[in-house]
Amino acid sequence: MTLITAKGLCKDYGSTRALNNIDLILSGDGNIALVGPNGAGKTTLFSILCGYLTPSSGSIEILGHKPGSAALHGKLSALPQDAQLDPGFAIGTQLKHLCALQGFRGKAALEETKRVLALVNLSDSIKRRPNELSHGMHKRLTIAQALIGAPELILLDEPTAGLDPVNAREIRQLISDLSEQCQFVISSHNLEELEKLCSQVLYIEQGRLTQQLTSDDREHNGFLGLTLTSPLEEGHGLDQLYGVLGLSVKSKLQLQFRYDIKNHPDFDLSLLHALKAKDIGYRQLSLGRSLEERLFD
Ligand SMILES: Nc1ncnc2c1ncn2[C@@H]1O[C@H](COP(=O)(O)OP(=O)(O)OP(=O)(O)O)[C@@H](O)[C@H]1O
Repeated sequence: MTLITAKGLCKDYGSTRALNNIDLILSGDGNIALVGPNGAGKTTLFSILCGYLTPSSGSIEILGHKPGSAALHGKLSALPQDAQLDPGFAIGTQLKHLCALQGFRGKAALEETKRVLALVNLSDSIKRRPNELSHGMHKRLTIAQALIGAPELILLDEPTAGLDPVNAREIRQLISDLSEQCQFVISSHNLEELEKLCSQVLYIEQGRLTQQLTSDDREHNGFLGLTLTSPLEEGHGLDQLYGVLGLSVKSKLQLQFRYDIKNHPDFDLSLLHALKAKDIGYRQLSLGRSLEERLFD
């Protein structure tokens, strides 16, 4: 199924062109990452997908419908970066109200509230108020409201921004677990996070879609990273191994091989043999290039 299609999509704010002629066809399984520098146009695209903003020109469809159309009711939800619940009312009361807005009536609204709170591990907090929760718990709560009605696609803007490493990890795990039931579009500046959670990456720069990557090309692109335990000595000869097309020294302990994957698909094994024969210690061997390397090298 096609998730998102855009054709010649532009958005202007006065004389500022925030999105510039975006053509896009996104389909398939897996989460989608939206990445780009500050001011690139991510929030603008996100807001258009949610139906909060309309394009200046061009067209866009999500799940086969125009953003904001009634046909998307219950299929799509969004979590803006600074989403808040009212600090003064009990969590259960507010979620039940949001469930009612989605068409759940009476007991069904309570059941749905309990279901989404259980999904984010906040069942015990149903009677608490949002201002009694930690920052991390509050983020889980806002994700819970995005899960009401079990939408197919959930848009998350910076889901771990401002969280400490433990809470950020918890949110990532939650998104990863929930990914079995629905798909996410995640806007974030955290490339490692996106690499763990997403199988497709859209890179936006000055309003243009400049790169579209999939995880398929990650491991099978003829690159191999090697982390050593100590710096290489002169005359190591690793660049002379069969199949090596290039060897970049990223840092004293970090090497990257580019190799002929077609004729030497088992290059990783040859490298391991060579490391053993030459008594070179290593910490990690990783196939492919990281998202950061693929986007910026
Ligand atoms: N309401 C607005 N009025 C005028 N210009 C705006 C408005 N919103 C965004 N812009 C401009 O549009 C461009 C894209 O902004 P947008 O917020 O979409 O970028 P972003 O990629 O989300 O940035 P960040 O990563 O910093 O959140 C920027 O040049 C920004 O200044």
